[in-house]
Amino acid sequence: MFSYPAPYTIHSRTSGPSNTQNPYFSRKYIPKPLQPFVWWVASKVDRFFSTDTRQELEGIARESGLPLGEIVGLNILYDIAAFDRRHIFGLGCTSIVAQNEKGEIFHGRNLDYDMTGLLKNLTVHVDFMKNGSVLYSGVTFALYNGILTGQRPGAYSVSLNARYSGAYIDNILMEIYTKFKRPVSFFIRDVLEHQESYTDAVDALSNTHLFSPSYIIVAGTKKNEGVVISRNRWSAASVYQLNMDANQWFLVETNYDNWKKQGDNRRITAIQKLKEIGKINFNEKSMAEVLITSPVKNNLTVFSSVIQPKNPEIFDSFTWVWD
Ligand SMILES: CCCCCCCCCCCCCCCC(=O)NCCO
Repeated sequence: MFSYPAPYTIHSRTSGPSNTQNPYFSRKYIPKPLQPFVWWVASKVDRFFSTDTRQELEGIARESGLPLGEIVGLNILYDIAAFDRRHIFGLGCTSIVAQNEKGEIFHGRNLDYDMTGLLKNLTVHVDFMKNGSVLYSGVTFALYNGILTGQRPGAYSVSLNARYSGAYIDNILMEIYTKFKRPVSFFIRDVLEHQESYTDAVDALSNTHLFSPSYIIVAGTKKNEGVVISRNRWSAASVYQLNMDANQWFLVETNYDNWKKQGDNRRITAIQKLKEIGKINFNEKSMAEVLITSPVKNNLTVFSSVIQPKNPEIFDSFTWVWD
């Protein structure tokens, strides 16, 4: 258990295989001669973050023995890499929200990313505690400050899928405009900590300026509380919602705008599987069945989770880190 100056403590448990990876992993991704300069630049970015975030990142650097710049760089990796460059990627993440006939909501998530082997070794389930109870939880990575998959128990859950749109200059301009304060994974954690309801979370996640694009998927606890927010840097490009009355009982998002042609078969496969299972008795096991269907699950899949915010214990018992 770690204690932070923030108003909570953190309980973490490793869900992955044994953690034997060389900690100097990111060094193979950045040419050696450039590393001192890149770490120096990234360490300067640290000063723009909130005091809590800065203290956490500095504590992580101190305890791990890795340079602060390297820790900051890895923590903002998503934001500095999210621009229109999809063509160099293989398959990616899938997030699904589905509701059954009783109006019970289930959130499914496969997190896929390059560095798959490394991330499997770093995957942890973390509970952020306040006054002895869980304020919010995430399945995340050791040394990582943000949350890409999380739940506020009894209220809502959130997952992020990568969206590659716009030019790199757009990220730089937004970094300057937002004063580097809002890497998206830090922001999702901030929302989980401060927004108490599904509606407030959807509002914050739709309208706050961020420095990278993304798909943010949110599930709640009541009928039709499920949404895919396709985020531009400035605000939402589209907000696509569950609507039981129109038989829109599920939403599926991968890494393509849902109103455009898809670049691979993940979405169509998930939709076919959801329709085959049907909405009548859909439950957490049905969601797991969809998530493990190939190519929804693929060789870049790090972990799969099913979340039902109304039954918070599902998240921990339905998370698998794949071998
Ligand atoms: C010091 C921290 C070590 C861990 C580094 C973690 C980096 C994580 C980076 C981001 C993950 C982005 C998730 C989006 C999932 C997705 O849509 N994948 C498709 C990718 O093309």
